[in-house]
Amino acid sequence: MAPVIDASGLTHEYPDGTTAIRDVTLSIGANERVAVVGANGSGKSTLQLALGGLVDPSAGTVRYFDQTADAERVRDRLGVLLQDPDDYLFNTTVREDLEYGPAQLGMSRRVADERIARLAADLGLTDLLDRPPFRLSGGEKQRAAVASVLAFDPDVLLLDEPFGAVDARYRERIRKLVISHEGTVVVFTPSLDLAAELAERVIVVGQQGSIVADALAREILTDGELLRSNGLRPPATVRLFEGTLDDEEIPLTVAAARQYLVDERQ
Ligand SMILES: Nc1ncnc2c1ncn2[C@@H]1O[C@H](COP(=O)(O)OP(=O)(O)OP(=O)(O)O)[C@@H](O)[C@H]1O
Repeated sequence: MAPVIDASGLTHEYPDGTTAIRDVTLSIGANERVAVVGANGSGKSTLQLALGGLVDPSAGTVRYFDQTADAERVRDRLGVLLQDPDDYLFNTTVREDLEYGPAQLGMSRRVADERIARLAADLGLTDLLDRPPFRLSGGEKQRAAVASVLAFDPDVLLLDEPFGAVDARYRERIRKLVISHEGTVVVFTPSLDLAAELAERVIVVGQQGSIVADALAREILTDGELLRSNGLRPPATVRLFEGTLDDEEIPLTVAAARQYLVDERQ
């Protein structure tokens, strides 16, 4: 089966001469859940823009689905959530922002209305739908931006920092929506805790913008040396248990750690 995203030799240099990503080659299969992790400034957002077809890389190619290299042709199948929620919210009301993607896609009004009502309820936006987006708090804006990307049910989600300023309750809601998304998910984040929650495969971008590791989540998340040498910190549970448990046994999330402790006490 063709990969949903197939990038080869991607390099991107900004006009001021900064090389943000270097010779990145990666392939993402249908329904994979992947985290791209890296320190601040390592090039994650630039890689997201290049994979999402929103910047034209200085070198290399990205191919999608049926091997087209034309991101515009697959635009309505890619849900790209940029780091800044203000980039999505440009209509007069939150409702219009949420309706925009489904309308572009030609989704029936009934299906779109149902999806939007469900997402709004899940993300605590129901009472905010008639507000202008600029009158929302930071966390509310982030929730609205996530809802606007999920509203049109894209085949591939490319999510830069999906939790942003979101509080614990809505993090959990977003986590559930992302995990249950039927399709491919790629999350770009410096947080290995988030990677542990969401991904089965982790790609590490080094501080020079090239890929330094790409493997199953457990292998990367328990490799403290690899992570620390790339300006990253292992998930909290790994920091807690490393040195006391074997790598294969270390719980990667708080939920898994709690279960481990319960099992231990029995
Ligand atoms: N528009 C731009 N012009 C010039 N340099 C840029 C531009 N945007 C980003 N950069 C530089 O490119 C490099 C990669 O930036 P990028 O935003 O892709 O990193 P990141 O991994 O997403 O960082 P963060 O975790 O801080 O969001 C950095 O050195 C950054 O300063």
